Parts: sequence; C-alpha cells; structure tokens
Amino acid sequence: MGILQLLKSQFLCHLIICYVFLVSGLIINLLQVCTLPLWLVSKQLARRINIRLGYCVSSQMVAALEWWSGTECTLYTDPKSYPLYGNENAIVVLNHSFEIDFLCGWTFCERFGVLGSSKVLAKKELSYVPVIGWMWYFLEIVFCKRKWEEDRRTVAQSLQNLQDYPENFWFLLYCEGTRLTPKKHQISMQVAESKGLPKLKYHLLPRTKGFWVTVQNLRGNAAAVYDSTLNFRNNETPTLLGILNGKKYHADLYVRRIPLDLIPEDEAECAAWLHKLYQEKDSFQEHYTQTGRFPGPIVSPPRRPWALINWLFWACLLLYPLGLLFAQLISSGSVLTILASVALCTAGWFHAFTPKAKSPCTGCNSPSFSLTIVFVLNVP
Ligand SMILES: CC/C=C\C/C=C\C/C=C\C/C=C\C/C=C\C/C=C\CCC(=O)SCCNC(=O)CCNC(=O)[C@H](O)C(C)(C)COP(=O)(O)OP(=O)(O)OC[C@H]1O[C@@H](n2cnc3c(N)ncnc32)[C@H](O)[C@@H]1OP(=O)(O)O
Ligand SMILES: CCCCCCCC/C=C\CCCCCCCC(=O)OC[C@@H](O)COP(=O)(O)O
Repeated sequence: MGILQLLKSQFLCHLIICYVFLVSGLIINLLQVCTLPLWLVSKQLARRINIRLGYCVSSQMVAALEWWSGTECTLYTDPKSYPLYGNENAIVVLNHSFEIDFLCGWTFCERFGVLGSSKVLAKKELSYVPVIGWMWYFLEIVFCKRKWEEDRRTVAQSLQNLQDYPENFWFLLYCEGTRLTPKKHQISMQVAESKGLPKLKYHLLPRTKGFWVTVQNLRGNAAAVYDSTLNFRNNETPTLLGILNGKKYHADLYVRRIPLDLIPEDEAECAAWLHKLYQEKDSFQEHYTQTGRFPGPIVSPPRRPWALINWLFWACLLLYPLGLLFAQLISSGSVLTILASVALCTAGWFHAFTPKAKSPCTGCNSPSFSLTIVFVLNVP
C-alpha cells in the first residue's frame, strides 16, 4: 500500500472530510433560508442563487468520488447526441442497483454543467435528511410518498412549477422505485409474471406511473429522455464508505438520447413503452456482462477542477476554527475531556458508517448524519 493510499484509509482524514461536508452543508442550508425573502421579490434570482449554493454541497461528494477516490467514469454514447448534453432539459432514466449510482449521476451532471440544477423524483423521507434533504427543498426537488393517489397531484404540480426554471436541468427518475436486491427482484418478477410481462435479469419491473406523469408534465419543457444504464467493471460493488476510504472504482454509463416526442401520450401506451425500454436495458446489461463493455463509442467528458476548488475553499474556511478548537482542547490538559472527545468521534464514525436497519436517510446501510453530534459535542 502506497503512502497516499494509507493516508486515504485514515480515520482522521475521513473525519475531516465529513466535518467539512456537514458544517459547510449546514451553513449553506442557513444561507438558503436567508434567500426566502428574495423568492417574493425575484424568484428567478433566488433560484439561480440556490443552484450555486446547491452546487457547493453536492460537488463535495463529486470531489470525493473524482479526486479523493480517483474513480473513473466512462460514458458510452452517440457522438451526435453528445453536444446536446447539458444544453437542454432532459429526463434521465437510470437503473438503481448501486449505493453510489446517484453519485456517478452527479459526476456526469458536474461534467456537463448541470449539477446545481439537477433534480430527482425522491422519496419524501429524504427531505428530512439534514444538509442534502434540506438543500433539496430550495432546489425544487420533486418528492413522492409512493402513494399514487397523493403523488399524482403533488408530483404533477411540482413538475409544472419547473416550467419557467431559469437554467438547464436533468430530472432523474429511478423507475424501479427502490434499489435492487435479490429479494426485491424475486418479488418483482412474480409481479411481472402475473402481468404477463417478460422477466428481467438485471432490473426490477419499472413503476410506470411516475414516468408517465413526468413525461406528461415536462412535455414542451424537457427535450428528451436520456436512457442511462450504469455498471461497474470487475463486478465491483461500490459503496460510499469505499469512496471515503479512497477506493478507486470504474463506472461505465451507457446513455441513449430519445426525443420526448417519440414517447406515447396515452398512459397505457407509455407504460408499455417503458416496459420495452427496460427489456432493452436488460439486454445492454447482458452485453456488458458478456463483453465487459456497453455497445457504442466512448465519448467521456473530462473531470473539471471546480468540485475540488470548492472543497478546498470550504476546507480552508472550516479547518482553521477546528484547529483552534483542538489547540484549546490539548492546552486544557484535561485527560478526561480529551478521552471523551476521542470516544465521541469514534462512536459517531461507527454509528454513521456501519450497516443498520432501515433508516429514513437512505433506507439501506448508507451513512446517517449522526456525525453531527460529534462536532456539536466536541467542545473542550
Ligand atoms: C449524459 C449523462 C446522463 C445521465 C447522468 C445520470 C444521472 C444524473 C441525473 C440527475 C441526478 C440528480 C439527482 C441525484 C441525486 C440523488 C438521488 C437520490 C435518491 C433518490 C432515490 C429515491 O428516492 S427512489 C424512490 C422514489 N422514486 C420512485 O419511486 C420513482 C418510481 N416510482 C413511481 O414512479 C411510482 O409509480 C410512484 C412513486 C409515482 C407511485 O407509487 P405507487 O406505489 O403508489 O404506485 P405504483 O404504480 O408504482 O404501484 C402500483 C402498481 O405497481 C404494481 N406493483 C406492485 N408491486 C410491484 C413490484 N414489486 N414491482 C413492480 N410493480 C409492482 C402494482 O401491481 C400496480 O400496478 P398497476 O398495473 O395496477 O398500476
Ligand atoms: C465529501 C464526502 C462526504 C462524506 C459524507 C457522506 C455523507 C453522505 C450522506 C448522505 C447522502 C445522501 C444521498 C441521498 C441519496 C440516497 C439514495 C437513496 O437512498 O435512495 C433511496 C432508494 O434507494 C429507495 O429506498 P427504499 O426503497 O426506501 O429502500
């Protein structure tokens, strides 16, 4: 193991990264609250400011992926579609199989300049997560309760609100509705069988209602659907903790641009269209498994320095007071306080990064925000 790799696996480094993320995130949440009066005066200006504030948060996670872990993200797509990416509004349909699939999505958003304005149809529970969830309120993220009777109205309304959005955005839709596990796959394929639909090997049966309502409400606003299929080389199972540990992954994303006009307006036809799309996505995954690559040419956009620059800015700003705090802690000479601080940090780290039962944060074994307590309580 090289020195750099050893450094990346150090608890102290993880603590610093999380500290910068959490504290800067909470500051940005506060700044977002301060933009509230501006919404009444100039909605478009408030939106543009929030896009940039949002970028300051999400690009930190992108920086961790691109610069800290050095993960490589390769794009397979038609070179004719490439110039349109980032220059039009689009609905992104992505498979939901990996813990960091959203982060790979964000990386491409960053490279095509739409990270701050990127949107998603997210489960309501995520809106309560400090930093990310609170930030999303101000970015007009669309939340759903996964109860169609309620969602059909609220989701449609939130999408209509985006009609006059001032910057290009990508709207991400995980049509599978939940992350793939063997158990969920088994149940999903029973549903497929009962509906007389072909079984899928690599995907859950897509939920069609959210897709239909999105397409209907973004017609005339979004130009295309980006059918995106993600996989990782060498059967890697990437995790956020792996990223934090500086583990390098290799993501491959296959994107097909489908003009929105080609998607049927009728609900039943639209549902059938989506089922067919997922059968095609399944065949692309099969191709990847067999050959180790997706069909089509590689046109990878290079990583940009902005995410790293943003992180360095926040790190400089926030590590100085932390350094003072530590100096005070050491100079206090109280062994008890020092030991209590170390114990709190360790407990916080374990609580945040060990698998646990379903949490409202991610619904799986992803980090929670309990790390906050470490910093709040770590006062000499
Ligand atoms: C160039 C580069 C291109 C691309 C780059 C890639 C990406 C970058 C883009 C943007 C990035 C932006 C942000 C990313 C950041 C973070 C994202 C993080 C998290 C979000 C993740 C989530 O929260 S996923 C969960 C929420 N989302 C969804 O659920 C969406 C999908 N769901 C739906 O659409 C649903 O229809 C619904 C939510 C609208 C309503 O749900 P409800 O359950 O009430 O209704 P359904 O119709 O779905 O259910 C009833 C029907 O379903 C059948 N059924 C029952 N069981 C199953 C089953 N197990 N599987 C499938 N179907 C089932 C049932 O029979 C009913 O069928 P009917 O025929 O009777 O309707
Ligand atoms: C700079 C590095 C910063 C390190 C600190 C990391 C802290 C990151 C913490 C949280 C990031 C929140 C991202 C939210 C996206 C989570 C994706 C997700 O949770 O999808 C839910 C979906 O599956 C459906 O779940 P279930 O059907 O309920 O199961």
